[in-house]
Amino acid sequence: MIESQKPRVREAVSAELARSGARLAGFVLDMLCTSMLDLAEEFGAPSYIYFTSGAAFLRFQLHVQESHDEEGFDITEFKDAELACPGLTRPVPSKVIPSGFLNKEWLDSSTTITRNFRKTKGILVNTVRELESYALESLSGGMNIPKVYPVGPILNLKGEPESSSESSGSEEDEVMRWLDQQPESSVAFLCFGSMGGFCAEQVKEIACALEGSGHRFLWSLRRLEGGPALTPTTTDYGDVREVLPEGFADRTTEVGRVIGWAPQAVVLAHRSVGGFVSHCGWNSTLESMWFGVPMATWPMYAEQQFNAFLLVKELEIAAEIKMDYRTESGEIVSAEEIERGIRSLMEQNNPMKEKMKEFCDKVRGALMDGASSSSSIAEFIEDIKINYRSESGKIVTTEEVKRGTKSLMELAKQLDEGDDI
Ligand SMILES: O=c1ccn([C@@H]2O[C@H](COP(=O)(O)OP(=O)(O)O[C@H]3O[C@H](CO)[C@@H](O)[C@H](O)[C@H]3O)[C@@H](O)[C@H]2O)c(=O)[nH]1
Repeated sequence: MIESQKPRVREAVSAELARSGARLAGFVLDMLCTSMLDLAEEFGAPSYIYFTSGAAFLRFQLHVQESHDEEGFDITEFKDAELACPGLTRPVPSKVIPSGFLNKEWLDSSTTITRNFRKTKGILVNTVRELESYALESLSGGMNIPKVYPVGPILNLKGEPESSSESSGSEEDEVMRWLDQQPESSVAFLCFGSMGGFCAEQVKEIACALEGSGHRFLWSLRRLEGGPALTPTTTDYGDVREVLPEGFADRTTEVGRVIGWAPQAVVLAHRSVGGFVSHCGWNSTLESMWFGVPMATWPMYAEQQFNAFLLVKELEIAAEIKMDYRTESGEIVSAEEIERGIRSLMEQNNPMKEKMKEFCDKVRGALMDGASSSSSIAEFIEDIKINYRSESGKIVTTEEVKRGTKSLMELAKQLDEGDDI
């Protein structure tokens, strides 16, 4: 699909260059669009990657590719219980290795993409230094890894519906009014990303768990289409009453709401939300941190099992419902397991709540003037300029050389005089 877009991108970029008379400073490519590297080369421009997941996962991906290319390591054949990964303080249990890495065909594409990362001038990562310092450290200092810029959190906090048909304004208003009436931090919010859905049997288990836990809830529920698959598709349940246990809606009318697509960011920002049961997509993870809402993990597809492991074990800011669930397994998680996770999430004196608050401060602080992510963005812009100049074939003038030499001599003189510089 991405290949088929190349002619359009070529055409659009050429038209823009002809219109503006500008020269290209570079391409910033989504992490799945590395086949566009060829196009950037055609235009004589450097490429950068925008990596939409975390730094630990980026390190994992690079590690798997490197071990494959240099040592013939085939992760699809990996049988041990755990795999050492340089971006994490502890080994990754095999059960949380994302499915895309365990399937030969998918692994092949992923390895090609990862190899391409190394051909770029830099990788922007939607993360924060104070959140993933260990992983970021492991990405610096050579190893044929381009410069990594932690520039996050980059969020869309408006909570717009995915498409106009998926969440009507009036439904959203009703949900917000209901949230307004709930006590502070009393509501468990369940939402599973753009492709997370459940079959009727699983819906019943979740419903029983919610009732059993006795907690208030807001549940964004979608139907899993076409059975278990590596990349699931979902639709809205027409009438949720048809899949919920009999009488559930009436019994929970005061304490809960079941909706389709949720205005997630707006919900997470609400004072009555006390916990977030999430599929651990990276955007959801960052949004939860931004609003300081503790999480319970229920990964489903993509790299979410890895993220769940990071949240539960490395960062200790999430309760575990599941860490290794995969949509394609068709497994049904029992009401007991879900209820246990929800109870632990909503527990008043849970230490992970304090920890999540600390991360909330760190994540917000990173965007302040001069703080880590702001500095990274500034550095990225400076590097774009440097790369632009060095690839432009521009002649450096005598004046520029003189100016540079003069400051160098001044520095040398200060050093001679024993200045502490
Ligand atoms: O009912 C919903 C469901 C989702 N969202 C929003 O949609 C986004 C979902 O993003 P994310 O949490 O990253 O999940 P996915 O949509 O599943 O994202 C894919 O891309 C991410 C990286 O960008 C990966 O981390 C995930 O594993 C992969 O599935 C977030 O902004 C949510 O606020 C809503 O507003 N309402």
